[in-house]
Amino acid sequence: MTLRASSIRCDDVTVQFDNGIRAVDEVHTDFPAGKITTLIGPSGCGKTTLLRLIAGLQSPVSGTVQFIDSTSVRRRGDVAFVFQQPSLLPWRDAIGNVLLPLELIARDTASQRRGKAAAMLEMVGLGDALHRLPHQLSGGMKMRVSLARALVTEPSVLLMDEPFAALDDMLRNSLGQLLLKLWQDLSLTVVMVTHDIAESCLLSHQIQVMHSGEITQRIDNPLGWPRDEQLRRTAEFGTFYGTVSDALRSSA
Ligand SMILES: Nc1ncnc2c1ncn2[C@@H]1O[C@H](COP(=O)(O)OP(=O)(O)OP(=O)(O)O)[C@@H](O)[C@H]1O
Repeated sequence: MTLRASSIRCDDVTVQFDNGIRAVDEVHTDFPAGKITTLIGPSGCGKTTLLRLIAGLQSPVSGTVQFIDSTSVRRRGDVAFVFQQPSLLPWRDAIGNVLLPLELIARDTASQRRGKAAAMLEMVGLGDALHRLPHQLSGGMKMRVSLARALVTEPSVLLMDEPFAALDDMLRNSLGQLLLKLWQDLSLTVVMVTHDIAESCLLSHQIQVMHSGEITQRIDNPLGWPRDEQLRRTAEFGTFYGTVSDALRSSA
């Protein structure tokens, strides 16, 4: 499967709710094509609203969000969203849940859809669990199904809102590694909200710090690759962790 990466440009974009709260305040930034950008900042600073805006789930009162890629024609399913809760349909098995977005966009034949869904479940390590119902899956497996469902439409952009926050440390680490593999194999542009500084350092190319509706800092990640668990134990990782912590504190 070859997917196209897109960069995302936000030009002075503002979201103001009916209650007067400006959750996103004249944000001018971009998220580079084919890279992983993490978005961090204190609770209520507007991270989810910015992600929803990029996904087209929230309208701005001013400004624009643009996707810049090799094709100007955007298709349904080009932007995928993964939430903290996997939200699987309980009466559908794993492959039934992954088939859902393909059925909605009705692009392929039934057997092509099944082939794509099975291949995607294989890719997330669930090739032998296609017919398990959600209640027969662990929390980590449900998140893997959720990732497969998000990616089965071959999006160029993957948006993630604290996807691993509800999972324990070990699962979180293994899903982080899975995200890196998917990003690489599918050449995705990823924007991920997280509260976890270590996760942000380990998984990103760039970290954007948000405060009171604004992007206050953009920090390029100097850490090398591969981004495995060994890296967490290095002095470089500790130093970068400190830089990001300081940036968060100074933005407050
Ligand atoms: N639909 C809405 N109507 C009114 N206010 C809203 C709405 N959605 C969010 N807000 C407010 O907008 C601000 C930003 O919320 P948002 O959920 O984007 O923050 P966040 O940084 O993602 O927070 P958290 O880290 O706690 O998830 C908050 O003050 C929130 O109360």
